[in-house]
Parts: sequence; structure tokens; C-alpha cells
Amino acid sequence: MTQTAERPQVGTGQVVWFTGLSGAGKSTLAGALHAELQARGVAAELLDGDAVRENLSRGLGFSREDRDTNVRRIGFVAGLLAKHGVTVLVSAISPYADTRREVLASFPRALEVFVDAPLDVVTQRDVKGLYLKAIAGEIAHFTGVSDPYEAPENPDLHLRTDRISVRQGLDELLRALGEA
Ligand SMILES: Nc1ncnc2c1ncn2[C@@H]1O[C@H](COP(=O)(O)OS(=O)(=O)O)[C@@H](OP(=O)(O)O)[C@H]1O
Ligand SMILES: Nc1ncnc2c1ncn2[C@@H]1O[C@H](COP(=O)(O)OP(=O)(O)O)[C@@H](O)[C@H]1O
Repeated sequence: MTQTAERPQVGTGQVVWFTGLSGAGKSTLAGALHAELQARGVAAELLDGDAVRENLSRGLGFSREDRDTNVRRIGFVAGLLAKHGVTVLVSAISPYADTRREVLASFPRALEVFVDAPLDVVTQRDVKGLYLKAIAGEIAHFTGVSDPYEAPENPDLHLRTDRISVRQGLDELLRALGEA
């Protein structure tokens, strides 16, 4: 007979939700934090926007409805992982404040991280060459150019990636997680 009641309970994992424009630095910071947590032996999982869209959300586009579906799907998986004590790092533009609020409120422990760089900076970075195309009108509904981005009003962490280094951002994240 299993003695579930006597087994040690796995603590609820924290969900660290990185939101911001394309090219703001979400993947870079979430990836750096993931590597650091793993090196410290912390059970951590990364749900990155691009990988999610290739798998869990394949076929979804960038209408409000599809973005919200994408964000809710990520939230569902993050919640399952967190329930088992995993620290979950989510990197997704997640542009709509209401949907973010709803999903974040479903986690017992959540940290909203606003990865923030002004439009002119991300346009200059143009990591994937998408801003050039969006500005030329070749990509419809591109966040920050022809589609909205609703910045968090009261994020747990606000990282201005045009003012701080990746290392400084990582240090702030570790501090916020009590891992400094
Ligand atoms: N129209 C439009 N708007 C914004 N982004 C676009 C668009 N089309 C493609 N891409 C690429 O898709 C990545 C964003 O996917 P996300 O899943 O993070 O977006 S969302 O949270 O569902 O809004 C985003 O990746 P990141 O640069 O990593 O943010 C872009 O590379
Ligand atoms: N302080 C910083 N934090 C994060 N990324 C930075 C920072 N400074 C410069 N960058 C650069 O900005 C780019 C961000 O790209 P990426 O992480 O893919 O953004 P996103 O996932 O938000 O689309 C990378 O080329 C990264 O090296």
C-alpha cells in the first residue's frame, strides 16, 4: 500500500515569467538563469516562446486570440511543472496585460519580469531581422510596430536591458529568487 501522506511533500516551484518585446532579451536572460540554476542543482525548466511555437503551439498565429491561447497553454504546462517543485522559466512576449494577469494569478508562486528595452533599441538589435520586415510592412501584426504591447504596470522585476548587462540582469534575477 502506498503511504502518500508520509512522503515528503515537494514544494511548489516558482514560475518566473519573462515578458517584453521581441529582441528585448527574454530568451537571453531566461537561458542564462536556466543554466545558472541547473549548475546549482535546482530543478528548473525553460519554456521558450520559439520552442513552444514549434511544438505545443504549432499552427498558432499572432492574432489576439492565438496569442492568448499560446500564453494560456504555456501557463497550463508551467502550472503542472511548478506543482512538482520545478522552477519554471517562461519566455514569451505575452503582450496582453489581462491575460498575463489571469495566468500569473493561477500560480501559487509567480514572478513577473518585465524585460524592457525601447523600440528603437530592439529595432537596432533586430536579432532576427524581423523589425526591418515589419517596418517595411512585410509582417502584419508585429508587436511594437503594428500590434500592441501592454507593459506590466507593476512587475516584480523591471530589467532595462539597454542600461544593464546580461550579468547584471542575471544577478538581479538570482537575488529575486533568493539564490544570490
Ligand atoms: N507578428 C509577430 N509579432 C511578434 N513576434 C513575432 C511575430 N511574427 C513572428 N514573431 C516571432 O515570434 C516570437 C514571439 O512569439 P511568442 O510566442 O513569444 O509571442 S506571444 O507571446 O504569443 O505574443 C518572436 O520571438 P522573440 O523575438 O523571441 O520574442 C518573433 O521572433
Ligand atoms: N542586458 C541585456 N540583457 C539581455 N539581452 C541583451 C542585453 N544587452 C544586449 N542584449 C542582446 O539583445 C538580444 C536579445 O535577444 P533575445 O534574448 O533573443 O530577445 P527576446 O527573447 O526578447 O526576443 C541578444 O542579442 C542579447 O545579446
